Amino acid sequence: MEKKNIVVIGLGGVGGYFGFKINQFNEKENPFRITFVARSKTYDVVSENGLTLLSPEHPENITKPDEIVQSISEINNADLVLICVKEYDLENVCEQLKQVISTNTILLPLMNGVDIYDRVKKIIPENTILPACVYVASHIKEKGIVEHKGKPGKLIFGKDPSNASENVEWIINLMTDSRITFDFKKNSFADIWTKFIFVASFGLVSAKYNSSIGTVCNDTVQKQEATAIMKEVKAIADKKSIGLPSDIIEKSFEKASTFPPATPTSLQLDINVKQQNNELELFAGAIIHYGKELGIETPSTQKIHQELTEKIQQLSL
Ligand SMILES: NC(=O)C1=CN([C@@H]2O[C@H](COP(=O)(O)OP(=O)(O)OC[C@H]3O[C@@H](n4cnc5c(N)ncnc54)[C@H](OP(=O)(O)O)[C@@H]3O)[C@@H](O)[C@H]2O)C=CC1
Ligand SMILES: CC(C)(CO)C(=O)C(=O)O
Repeated sequence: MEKKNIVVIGLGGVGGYFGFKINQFNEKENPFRITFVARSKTYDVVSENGLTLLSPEHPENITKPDEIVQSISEINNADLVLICVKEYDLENVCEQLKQVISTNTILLPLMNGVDIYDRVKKIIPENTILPACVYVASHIKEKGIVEHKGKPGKLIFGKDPSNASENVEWIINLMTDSRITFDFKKNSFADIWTKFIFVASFGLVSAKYNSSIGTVCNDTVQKQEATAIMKEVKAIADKKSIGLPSDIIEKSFEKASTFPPATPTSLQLDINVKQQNNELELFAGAIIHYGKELGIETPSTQKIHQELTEKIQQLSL
């Protein structure tokens, strides 16, 4: 029987961490064919040296896939595609993907945001898409070199509500064999919103002050601002009957305190350090949009959206 082909698109913080784990398992046992998709400098570095993950979990820190390609158009016979890109690349990736996959290809987007499943489904409606979220503090150190700090990353994924009968047992086994910490849920949307309430509030506030997860927890003003954003997200989630627990705000601060205090958020790094494209719209934009749609006031999110838009403009001068 032909080996299943697992494709990882994007070797940044998330793809570099989870893709590394899957590939390192496969290098030893070889039950699958693994293809990495990386562009420009990342492609050059990983083709030449392999993918490096600097992490306390992995003393052997280099892994080489069966195949690395520069373009999604070169993907062949994919059984599972991990989409590990920033939200501003998502539609572009999906448009290219739909040209090269069959309806049997399963898609697993490992991204932040509560609308990712819908956005992928809109472009690729026939395929199984497993709604997911991840907790990990990992970032590109240099192209082809990803640095992970703190606790092992965690993946939560679930059944596709529009294709719940799809057999995903082999994917669950893959995650277990790759020693990925994960939960598999019948319905993962409450987990995705739980992640969102945390990452949207901490991401926006840490980006505004260029602070860190620990500072947002401990500084009175930053904590208040994060709490106000969380309340707006909670009101939206309640109106959408997502089923978030009533103590979700306390739980989110507890979750935050499990990260090393100096941990940055990806939004903070993108705005303040890399000064590149960023996911402001995935977080603040989405909250404002849902608020308007559902008749929920979102003044705190609107204020920080405005402040960050101005900050981005100033930094780019
Ligand atoms: N980093 C973190 O700690 C966490 C991030 N997340 C979320 O996960 C998602 C991914 O984030 P993250 O991994 O940090 O992002 P990164 O920017 O670190 O990595 C994304 C990678 O995707 C690559 N890419 C984009 N389009 C393509 C393409 N068409 N072909 C090949 N490669 C492509 C980029 O290439 P290039 O380098 O050339 O631009 C980049 O290397 C985001 O939604 C983020 O919010 C969630 C939890 C934690
Ligand atoms: C807060 C963190 C690091 C948690 O996974 C994250 O998701 C992000 O910064 O995008």
